[in-house]
Amino acid sequence: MTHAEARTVTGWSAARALARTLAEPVDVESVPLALAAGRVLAADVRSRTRVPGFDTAAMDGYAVAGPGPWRVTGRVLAGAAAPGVVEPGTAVEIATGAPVPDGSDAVVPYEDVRCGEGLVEAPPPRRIHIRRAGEDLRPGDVLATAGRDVTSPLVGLLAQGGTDVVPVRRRPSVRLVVTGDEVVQAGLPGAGQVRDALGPLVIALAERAGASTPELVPVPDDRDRLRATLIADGADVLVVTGSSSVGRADHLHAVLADLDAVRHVDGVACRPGHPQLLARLPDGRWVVGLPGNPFAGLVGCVTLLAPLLDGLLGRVERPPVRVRLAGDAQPPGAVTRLLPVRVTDGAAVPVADAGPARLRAAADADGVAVLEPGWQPDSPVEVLHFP
Ligand SMILES: Nc1nc2c(c(=O)[nH]1)N[C@H]1C(S)=C(S)[C@@H](COP(=O)(O)OP(=O)(O)OC[C@H]3O[C@@H](n4cnc5c(N)ncnc54)[C@H](O)[C@@H]3O)O[C@H]1N2
Ligand code: MOO
Repeated sequence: MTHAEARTVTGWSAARALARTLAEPVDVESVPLALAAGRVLAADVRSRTRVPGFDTAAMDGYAVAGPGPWRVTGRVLAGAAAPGVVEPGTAVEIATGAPVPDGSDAVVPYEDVRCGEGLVEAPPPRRIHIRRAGEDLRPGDVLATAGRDVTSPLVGLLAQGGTDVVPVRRRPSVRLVVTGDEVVQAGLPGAGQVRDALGPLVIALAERAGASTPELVPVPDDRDRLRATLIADGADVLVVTGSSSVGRADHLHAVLADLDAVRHVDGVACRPGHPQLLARLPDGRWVVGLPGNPFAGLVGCVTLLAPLLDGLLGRVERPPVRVRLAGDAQPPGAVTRLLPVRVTDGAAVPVADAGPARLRAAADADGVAVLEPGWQPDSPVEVLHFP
């Protein structure tokens, strides 16, 4: 008798790519602009207006026409609707942001003018200090394309373009099933117990990657309880921590078989974190199995969970970040190695002492460097930043 059925291990980069490409984007919803940061655009957004909307003074000073000196005939402040006209030889005192009167050749900053007896004088202006209508944006200009993350500057740009409501992907829902008789959710663990470290880690990571706040369901090492928990509906993605290996209390494989799940990834050729899993239940819900050792579970998050969420969100793939690896890391051998690193001055510096059950190195790192099989010490490494 064998304890575990044979599984076909998937290469690390193939597993990651599968998680992203198998997922179809979730539905679209509209959110007010003020709530759009952190979401993923579901459609291109175009400008509804021109920016600036009118010829605008870029400095506080005088809008002048023709050669100086100029007779000052009035004043325009920001918000004025009808700034009037300046005739050659005259000037209008003007505020930054105010509409420039017709006929103006330039705005001369206060600092450059000499004033006296209703006249202002200045050397011939070298810059016009007028922002022309539509020089930044025109109606119909694409402000951002589908699949982009809405960042804080993008929210500002969308506002400039007259956006009030933004089409985004709804946040995928995640139910987090934390298995293990020994795992406790709060306080100090008793004899034989361990504090749940992976649960809080996955919740934070999934939220930052764009999911709605995961619901955490602790489940003891019991096949029927795990089965009942996976059957209960209500989430796009079920993340199961622990129970992924071949021990007597590791029931995930048996339960997935009971439920006729399709296993797309069952074991990944990486270290740590090889017992990770991606499966789909017949009703379409995804199951991500993460190894219980916390750093190994984190590796499962960056390998399968984050790319799956990217796919569900329709997020465009960013070009990989590759940098030099400082220090003297050994080549990884036959399987991909994930190494916690800090990125400083364009180099990835390994953070010492990463073991599968230890989180200290990862907690002090910016992300993990990916040492693919065949990697040689002088070649660059891809760095995956933690979401
Ligand atoms: N005979 C074999 N044994 C193991 C193998 C193997 O290939 N053959 N793989 C090892 C590797 S690698 C890992 S990783 C673990 C994965 O085990 P499971 O996913 O089944 O997880 P557990 O056995 O439940 O727990 C492993 C370890 O992690 C602790 N743990 C579990 N959940 C949490 C949590 N939420 N927060 C903090 N710590 C947790 C648990 O107490 C164990 O110490 O299997 C190896 N064995
Ligand atoms: O997933 Mo395990 O970490 O390789 O110990």
